[in-house]
Amino acid sequence: MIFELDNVELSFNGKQILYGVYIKAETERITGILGSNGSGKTSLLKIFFGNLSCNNKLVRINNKGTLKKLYTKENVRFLPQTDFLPNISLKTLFTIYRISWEEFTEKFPSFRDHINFKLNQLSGGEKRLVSIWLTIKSDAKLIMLDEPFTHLTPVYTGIIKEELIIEKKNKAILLTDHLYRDILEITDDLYFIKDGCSRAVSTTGELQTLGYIST
Ligand SMILES: Nc1ncnc2c1ncn2[C@@H]1O[C@H](COP(=O)(O)OP(=O)(O)OP(=O)(O)O)[C@@H](O)[C@H]1O
Repeated sequence: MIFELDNVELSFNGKQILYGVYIKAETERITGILGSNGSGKTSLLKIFFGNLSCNNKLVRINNKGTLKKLYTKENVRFLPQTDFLPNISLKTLFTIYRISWEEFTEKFPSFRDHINFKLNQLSGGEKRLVSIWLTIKSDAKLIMLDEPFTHLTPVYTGIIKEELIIEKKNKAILLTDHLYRDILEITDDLYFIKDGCSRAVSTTGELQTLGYIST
């Protein structure tokens, strides 16, 4: 499947944030979005998902425009930066989301004893890991992830990157994070947001030229 976001115009209090953005996410590809703080990456993902309104936008699925908000479609999932899961036990959460607890604890054995823990009994990073896992292991056709690697132990980030490469066989994956080395490593396509516009990038040299990383 191909998911496209085009013609985005967003302003807050008269200040233009986004006005020349085109983003494409497609099955079997991991698409990254980079950009400096405040450039509009989170806003862009929310606009794509449909939970932030803007002055203008065009969403296409398989080349056909749709006015339906993507969050109304069961096959699109979004991992926001903030907590979104209810404070219930991990056992209940994994059951509701129909995600294998065995597969999760095989990858993350330290959670084995936590099956009856409520979400708020986990550390911030552990909670984030559960949110990421439930999102990436869902049967969605498009998953959007806002800063999935921030707050994770490096070894957990490594496992999540491996899983994203497995999951992309059946999914379009769109993600943003300031851990740009991890993003560069796993993405097939990469966009950079600057001055309200998106442009395709692929090398650290370009990121230096754009002033995102130091020379
Ligand atoms: N609800 C809002 N009201 C007013 N301004 C907002 C609102 N939400 C975001 N902004 C502004 O829009 C701009 C883009 O914010 P956004 O969170 O999309 O940036 P970002 O690229 O995700 O930043 P970061 O990398 O720091 O997370 C910022 O200047 C921010 O202050």
